[in-house]
Amino acid sequence: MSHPLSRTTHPHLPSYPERVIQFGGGNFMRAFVNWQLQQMNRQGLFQGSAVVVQPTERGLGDLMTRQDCLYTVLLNGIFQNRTVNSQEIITTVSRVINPYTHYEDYLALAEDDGLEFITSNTTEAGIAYHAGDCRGDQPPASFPAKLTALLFRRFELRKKGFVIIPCELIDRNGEKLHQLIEQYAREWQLGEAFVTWLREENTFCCSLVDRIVPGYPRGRDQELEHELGYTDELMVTAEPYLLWVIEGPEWLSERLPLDQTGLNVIFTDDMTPYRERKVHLLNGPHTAMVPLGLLAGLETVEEVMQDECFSRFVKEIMEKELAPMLNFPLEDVLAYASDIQERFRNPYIRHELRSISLNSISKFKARLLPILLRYQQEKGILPPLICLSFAALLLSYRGDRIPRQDLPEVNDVFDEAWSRPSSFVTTILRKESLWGADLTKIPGLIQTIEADIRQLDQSGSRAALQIMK
Ligand SMILES: NC(=O)c1ccc[n+]([C@@H]2O[C@H](COP(=O)([O-])OP(=O)(O)OC[C@H]3O[C@@H](n4cnc5c(N)ncnc54)[C@H](O)[C@@H]3O)[C@@H](O)[C@H]2O)c1
Ligand SMILES: O=P(O)(O)OC[C@@H](O)[C@@H](O)[C@H](O)[C@H](O)CO
Repeated sequence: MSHPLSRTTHPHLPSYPERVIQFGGGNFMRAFVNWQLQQMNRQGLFQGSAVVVQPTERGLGDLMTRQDCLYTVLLNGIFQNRTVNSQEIITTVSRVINPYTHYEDYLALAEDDGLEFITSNTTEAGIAYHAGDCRGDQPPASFPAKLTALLFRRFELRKKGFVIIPCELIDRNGEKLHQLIEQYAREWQLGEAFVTWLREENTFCCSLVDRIVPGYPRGRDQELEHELGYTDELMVTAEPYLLWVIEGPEWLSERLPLDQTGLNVIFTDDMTPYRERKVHLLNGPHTAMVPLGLLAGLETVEEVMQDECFSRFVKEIMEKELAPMLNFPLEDVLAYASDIQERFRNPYIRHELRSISLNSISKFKARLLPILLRYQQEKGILPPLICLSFAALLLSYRGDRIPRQDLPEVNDVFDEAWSRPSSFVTTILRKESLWGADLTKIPGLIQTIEADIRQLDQSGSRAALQIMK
């Protein structure tokens, strides 16, 4: 029988001093930030580790601690024309602090001069204001409020600030986090000197991350355990590709030499174009394929890409509707689209459509709706494939064919609208709370979506795609 991975089973693995505070130890962070720290350490360019702060009451803290914060990253895919199937034990998490049970340990991080960087991935829901958070809470509920408490302790100790690089997939993440911290600072009456210290002594960077991380290798774990010779409940699979665009000052690449390590990390003074390109051309097709694929009984991105009818849909939505609307030379953006399709075809990882479907309404709003609007304005007609995926999404939120995974308030709006099927499309398109605008004002949208829903409902998504050929 194999033993759980730990420093007892692997006594010769290196340890490094703590240089990073990391909020969140989810799959993505473990396969992205911690993996990259390890690559810098291996080249002798960083020599640091991250202390993980558990952002929510329930988390992986106990599990991580049981494994002495060691875990395996499995990279699987084709990268630069080579097949990659690598396994690496990651040693760049030093410990996990649960602020719900060890709040003083958490605040004590402020005392350590060796800690210079703060990173986070608390999902898109994490960088948000939480009304009930108070100065004396141990800890406050939200991530920004927790961080405010830590930064205030650091300020009171008259120590230098941090470089703060959030990874959440929200636009201008570093700025939003900074704004929320200032909001708490004012609400909690922490004083103007603290607000000035936040601005002058800390560097809030916006960043954009890209790596497909399906997570635990479900279905392959027994085989891997046999191969690795240990059990590891924290192993995580990821594609070999990665991109991290960090908008920050020029000196940052000296202090955090990710790019010098040969990693695809870009330090820039304007990340906007990179973000637009990725959100619309990678996350957009993900969100577009989900309801159509699920309605046809497909389960993974790879199955979509292996299916001739569905992969043609992905190619065409990218090349005909999304790419031409982006502010990039078309040739470059088409080359990027082709690389993404190759990543989607990765035969070694199982990326579940269900996992991408989580909170699909807000994802459609961020990833596809802006392009639908741009297309309609520029061409005077609606993009047929984006509309078909929109119709499939709305149909899937009837909840009878595939389970919905969204916020209760979003599901309630759909239940109410679907209770009167004949007016459903008009009712739902009018909901500014969902789309940020009244979509019934877009010429032809009601009729197009009604017709698409009818078609999808009667004949299914495969037939609807075949008709569009
Ligand atoms: N998995 C991917 O392929 C991938 C790729 C790029 C970006 N991302 C982004 O990373 C995020 C996390 O993905 P993951 O695969 O690591 O998921 P995960 O479930 O493994 O980890 C989620 C992490 O977020 C924390 N969290 C959840 N809700 C929170 C809240 N309300 N406040 C504070 N913290 C909260 C959890 O404690 C956990 O640490 C996703 O939202 C996604 O947008 C994922
Ligand atoms: O992670 P989500 O749930 O916000 O979105 C699902 C995917 O589109 C996303 O995880 C991509 O795989 C990722 O953004 C690639 O970098």
